[in-house]
Amino acid sequence: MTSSRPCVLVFAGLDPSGGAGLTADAQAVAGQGAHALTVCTALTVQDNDRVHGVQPVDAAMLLLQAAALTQKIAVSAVKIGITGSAANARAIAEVIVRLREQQPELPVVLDPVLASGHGDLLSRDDAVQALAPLLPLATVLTPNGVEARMMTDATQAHAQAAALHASGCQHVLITGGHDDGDEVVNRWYAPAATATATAAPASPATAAALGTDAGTVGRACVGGGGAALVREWRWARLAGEFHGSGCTLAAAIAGQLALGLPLTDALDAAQRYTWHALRDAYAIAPGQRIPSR
Ligand SMILES: Nc1ncnc2c1ncn2[C@@H]1O[C@H](COP(=O)(O)OP(=O)(O)O)[C@@H](O)[C@H]1O
Ligand SMILES: Cc1ncc(COP(=O)(O)O)c(N)n1
Repeated sequence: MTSSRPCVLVFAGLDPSGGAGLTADAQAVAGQGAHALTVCTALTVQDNDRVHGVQPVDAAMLLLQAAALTQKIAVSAVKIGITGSAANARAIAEVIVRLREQQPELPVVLDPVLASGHGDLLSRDDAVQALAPLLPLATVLTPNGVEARMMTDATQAHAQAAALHASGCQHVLITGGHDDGDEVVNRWYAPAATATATAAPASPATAAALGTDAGTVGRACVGGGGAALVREWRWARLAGEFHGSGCTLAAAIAGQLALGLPLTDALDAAQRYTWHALRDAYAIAPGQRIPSR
């Protein structure tokens, strides 16, 4: 019998260094046992450290790429990296809305890349404003601490998550790769209404609905202001700098969701996969290393 794999529709840019963007996403999705359908949103000029230029693909071309794939191939999850332009972000939103007419539960993982690790621009338009049509469609948003601050103007993770939920995204994983300390802390927030239910004495039914175990539900910490911390992970901080860590994490989450895993398991497995990829990262030149995916 022919074997098959669930597909992740990836919208991302080409990073010719192979560390981030489409290449990273295809490797990370494959690493979960799923298959990446790679729609190119932008061509970039970059090495393993710096971005020297960005050329967004025309929105019409993006739509043609997506249409050719989705007319023939079933999509089990969507992953969005850089869009390259506000017009491309709107086009991606259009594709997702159309897919959700048939698949209302289609998971969408949005990595709100505002700039490279060194702060180089990766969008033709204002990257924060360009994200607006995509936020209400995101099942999981994976900002790092810097991105969460730029998107909300809030300084505390809890307030950032509340503001991001108010923009319409469901789950927020604020990642701590850019913070200080011996550990990288990643925090998963859900809208308060959802998490209030989950923080009630851990009934098996509630736990099952969230796709989490009763222990996690029991530890959920409810906060005010529209966001609640569902769970936090602490990872030993690895030395050095990496090119494509955020892409690896978001694509791995999408791959896990495409396999049908509950969100808590998907977040857990994707972070473990990313940590190992960074631990085994390799050099191609001085500077940021490439995750071993
Ligand atoms: N130095 C590190 N040590 C261990 N894990 C890391 C390190 N840097 C990044 N990671 C992992 O990769 C994830 C994404 O990286 P991060 O730097 O937060 O995002 P981005 O690449 O989007 O800036 C982190 O949440 C963490 O799980
Ligand atoms: C095409 C492209 N997409 C994304 C990133 C950011 O990568 P990361 O934040 O994972 O290091 C990048 N440098 N290039």
